[in-house]
Amino acid sequence: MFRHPSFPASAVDSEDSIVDISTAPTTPDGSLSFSPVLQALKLQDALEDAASGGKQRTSSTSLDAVLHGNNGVKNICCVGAGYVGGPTAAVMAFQNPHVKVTVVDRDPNRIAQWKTRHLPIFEPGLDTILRIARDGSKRFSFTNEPARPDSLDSMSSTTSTSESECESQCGEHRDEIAVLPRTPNLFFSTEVSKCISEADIVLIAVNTPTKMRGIGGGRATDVTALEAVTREIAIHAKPGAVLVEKSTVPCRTAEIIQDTLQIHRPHQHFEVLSNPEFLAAGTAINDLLVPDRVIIGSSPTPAGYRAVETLASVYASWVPRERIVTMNVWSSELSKLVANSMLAQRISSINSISAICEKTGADIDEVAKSIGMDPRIGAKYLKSGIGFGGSCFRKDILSLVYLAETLGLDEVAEYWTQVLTVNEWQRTRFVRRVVKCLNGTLVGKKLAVLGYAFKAQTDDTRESPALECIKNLLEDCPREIAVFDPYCEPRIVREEIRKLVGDHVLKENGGNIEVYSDAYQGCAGAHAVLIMTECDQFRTSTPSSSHKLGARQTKVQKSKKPTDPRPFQRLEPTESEILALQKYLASTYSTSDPLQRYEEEPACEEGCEKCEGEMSKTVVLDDKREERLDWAKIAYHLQKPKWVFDGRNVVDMDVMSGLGVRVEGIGKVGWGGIGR
Ligand SMILES: NC(=O)c1ccc[n+]([C@@H]2O[C@H](COP(=O)([O-])OP(=O)(O)OC[C@H]3O[C@@H](n4cnc5c(N)ncnc54)[C@H](O)[C@@H]3O)[C@@H](O)[C@H]2O)c1
Ligand SMILES: O=c1ccn([C@@H]2O[C@H](COP(=O)(O)OP(=O)(O)O[C@H]3O[C@H](CO)[C@@H](O)[C@H](O)[C@H]3O)[C@@H](O)[C@H]2O)c(=O)[nH]1
Repeated sequence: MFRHPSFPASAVDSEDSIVDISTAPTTPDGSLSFSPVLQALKLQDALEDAASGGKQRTSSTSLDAVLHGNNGVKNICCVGAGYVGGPTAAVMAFQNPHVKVTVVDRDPNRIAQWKTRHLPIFEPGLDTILRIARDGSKRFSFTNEPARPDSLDSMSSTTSTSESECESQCGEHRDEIAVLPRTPNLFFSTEVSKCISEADIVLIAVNTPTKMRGIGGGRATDVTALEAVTREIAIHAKPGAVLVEKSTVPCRTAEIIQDTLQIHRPHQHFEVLSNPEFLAAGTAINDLLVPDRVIIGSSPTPAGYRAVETLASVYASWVPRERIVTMNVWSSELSKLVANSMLAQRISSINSISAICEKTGADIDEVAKSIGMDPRIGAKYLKSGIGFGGSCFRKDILSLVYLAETLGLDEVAEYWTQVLTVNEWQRTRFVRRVVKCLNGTLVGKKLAVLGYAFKAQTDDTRESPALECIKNLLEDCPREIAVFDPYCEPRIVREEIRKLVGDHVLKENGGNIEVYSDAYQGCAGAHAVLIMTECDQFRTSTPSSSHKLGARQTKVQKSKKPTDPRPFQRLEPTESEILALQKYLASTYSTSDPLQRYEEEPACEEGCEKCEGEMSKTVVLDDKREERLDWAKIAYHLQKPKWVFDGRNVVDMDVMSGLGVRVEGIGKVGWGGIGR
């Protein structure tokens, strides 16, 4: 049973509040492999085995077979099909095959995209999860033995459906694991009220941007979308449904939701939980599959704890019990704002030190490394650069500042405001340095911007530091600003620049911004290259590796190769374990469906614009993601003096110097010497 920290043990243990532990699975050994679904499946296997007189040697895992579990949760509705709603719902459905999960949104285009293979967002690993939860999966089988290093003859360790059926009948392979098909349990819909009315749990994952005008404008959180959804829920939710804030909200928002519920349904009780999301763009699927923690805040009442149990039981399908942390609802709401503010504060802190480094000869990466080795400080979020962007940090700090202001805590508000001030200052400093190094004028010059998204490995361009720098650079009237990002489609970047800066700045309308799908074309003839994201593609090889000056490194270094997770301890592996095996086999045999479990992807309509127009583009983008830039080639085509302004400290100054390039990095003494 989950015990709320602020609730006395005696009260928790009272009859009213006791929740049957059997429905809230635990992970006794803390392993991710525990699954309530498969506990039930084990029983099913045992029964099947008994029925076959013990002759059945293949473990048969039907992920659809379990109808119960998860505290009676059979239907989850997630309102908001965005960066959070889509991936979160997909992972919940993937890990709970017997629960129907529907993502609803008022935007029909977004919903339509989620139903096709042209997903509205790019997240590594999302397609795999989606293809299984949304499209269902075929029966497949594999041997429960690690692949022998000497016999990597492609699919020797997996077998086709017919083979495994045969083997299970003749009983030859004791260690064969067969996994039965699963039917789709993830759906996307625009029928918001209908889906809300059917759900046991309603997740609210709508956008909560900064309020643009009126009281609190520029700081307070705009809860318009949240309010609209709350009203829908209040009218349509089924009695007893558990309502969950997934969106990042101001502290005490649960009160507003409760109030709305009271107005529309005065005679029914609903519990409102806070369950903030901590995923980061670019690593969303991994963050969701292996979260550091899942926070659930509730009211300190027996009904509140029961609601916690309900939601926790969904997570417990794949998250170890000790990582599910419960607290009061206000703490949970506030924790999210504080987590983001503290992470951003570290970045501003290290960036403030970078300015000192540039004027003293200290090196910011060396300083960050040395302080990060102190476990009390830790190494993460100490990478100095042109500052943080993204849809969350700025707005969440502003929300915290506004909260402090409304509470009359001016010093607190001022303290956190400073994190944002330093962030903006860091970008301005960078632009000033570019202009200064280029003799104080950009007139007639071409600048190439590498990286447009708010960080590497994502196509999310919200609050992009690159765009802020571009806006400032435009003031100095360069001849051209050429933009390239290996993760962003040029069409979308153009669209966004049009929306946020204006039509007139685009080359096609006589302006000076051009977006390229090829880095070399973008950089050709440039007077300076500006690196805005920490993309691996932009890195030079390290001096210790094989290169000689000017040598070309073509491939991005892949993250560590997955290892074979077999043998599994039990013959009923969890979806997480199967996923690990799939990843291992996919990387070993360079195939996307090594277990042959995918169903056909939904077909697009005849003449689908995206299929026709985008296929070639996707291939181009994929290639760009694989390749490391050939800096020798870029340097060769730069105007003299050749400049690179490295806003993320990803190129090696010595390598670049060997190519005749002057480099100015962040928090480093660059070509211009101390104090530039
Ligand atoms: N993006 C992230 O990485 C991230 C991470 C953690 C938390 N968050 C928080 O999660 C929340 C959602 O963020 P996001 O990035 O997914 O936003 P998003 O803009 O990508 O998606 C929000 C979706 O909600 C839909 N929506 C708005 N009002 C609606 C209504 N009345 N009915 C139905 N649908 C409606 C929108 O059409 C949109 O598709 C925010 O509070 C954000 O702060 C975001
Ligand atoms: O050492 C660092 C780390 C990050 N950044 C920058 O900080 C920004 C944010 O990066 P990151 O935190 O990786 O991405 P987000 O997707 O914005 O994720 C943050 O915001 C989400 C939305 O609330 C939270 O859920 C996540 O936990 C939190 O990390 C980016 O511009 C990065 O380039 C740095 O400059 N230096």
